[in-house]
Amino acid sequence: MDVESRLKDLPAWRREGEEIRRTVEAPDFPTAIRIVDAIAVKAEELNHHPDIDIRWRTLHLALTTHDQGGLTELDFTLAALIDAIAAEHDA
Ligand SMILES: C[C@H](O)[C@H](O)[C@H]1CNC2=NC(N)=NC(=O)C2=N1
Repeated sequence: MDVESRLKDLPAWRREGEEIRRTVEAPDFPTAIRIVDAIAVKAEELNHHPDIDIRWRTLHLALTTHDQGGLTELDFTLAALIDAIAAEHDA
């Protein structure tokens, strides 16, 4: 997979080793939790789950496909869905 070219469509995300990562800064803590909740719905639908670190109103998200040992199409699919959720919440 050409990770760098896929990331051109996802400018909020950066590659770190076998992961892609982005931060999402919500307007406030309750909104940050609602964003996590919306991400959880999509993650369950896809059976693909991000690592999420919650720091007040900032979320640190990391995606990789553990069972394939690296990045796959699913990571980029979920990344785009997370971007849409963030935008819907003004984050
Ligand atoms: C058994 C189950 O399908 C796997 O553990 C799934 C669940 N969610 C997952 N999420 C992510 N991000 N990577 C995986 O490899 C993964 N594997």
